[in-house]
Amino acid sequence: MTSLRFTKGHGTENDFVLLFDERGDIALTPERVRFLCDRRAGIGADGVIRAVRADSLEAGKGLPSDTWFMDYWNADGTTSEMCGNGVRVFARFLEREAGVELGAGMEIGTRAGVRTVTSLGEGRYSVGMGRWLLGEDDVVVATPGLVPPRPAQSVDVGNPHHVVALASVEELEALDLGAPPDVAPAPPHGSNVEFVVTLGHRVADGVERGRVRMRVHERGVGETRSCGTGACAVALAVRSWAGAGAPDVWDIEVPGGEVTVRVLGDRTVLEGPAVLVADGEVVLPSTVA
Ligand SMILES: N[C@@H](CCC[C@H](N)C(=O)O)C(=O)O
Repeated sequence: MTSLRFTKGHGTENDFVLLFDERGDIALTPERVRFLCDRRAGIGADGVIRAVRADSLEAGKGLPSDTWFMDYWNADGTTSEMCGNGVRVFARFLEREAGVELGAGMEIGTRAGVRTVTSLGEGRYSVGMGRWLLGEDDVVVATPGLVPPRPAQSVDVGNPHHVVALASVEELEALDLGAPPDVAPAPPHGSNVEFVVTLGHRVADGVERGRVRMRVHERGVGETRSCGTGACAVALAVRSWAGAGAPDVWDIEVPGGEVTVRVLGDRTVLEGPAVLVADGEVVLPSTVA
């Protein structure tokens, strides 16, 4: 009988099964990930995150050997370069599981490079999300409930995104994201697709902040309640559409809560909550054991 100890956690209801595996002893396979993420037959989650030392995983080679690496997998058994909500939950998991102290910022290895996570207290974390790049803007996205298809802005924040501007909250709510939106031309490695409505601007403590609401269809998952890298992509796209003088701080409403994105030159910082919900042990069925 093969069993795994796990923790369930979420960041604005983007939920994960977390595995503590310092020396990389767990043979994590696409089949095992699909089982763990199955909401009926398994635990249920948008993804699996394994905490492993960098020198125990091929993807971590080149990093200082004692660096903690976030081995992130989508629910369909594919890996992704980065997960913005996941990295906050990962940090909270490490604080509890490994007694890690984040202090002024702890470096975490990901397939997109090193990310720095800082605790803001009360279960909130800030993540230096690395460099961003705006790409093509002559891409068209079609999805049920969206008439006609709309142009999209490509954004790379370590993983690939396409952001589509909508005119109203009603239009956002009318979308059917039960299937992957059709992105043309098709991105070579797939894409996460965000739909966004601008809600306005306000000045708080002398800082101008924009507010938007978004929904997302995640590559390798489906519609999720939140996406941290998607929130960064949305802030960057909306800021670019708004032109000179647009705010650098964006409060992003997602179905599962709210996160904040700060644009600092060629980098972004993501802030939001991280919650650990439950611990348990799962017996793997013989099909994946
Ligand atoms: N939910 C994540 C993104 C997870 C990876 C994504 N589905 C991909 O394939 O790139 C986030 O919070 O950023």
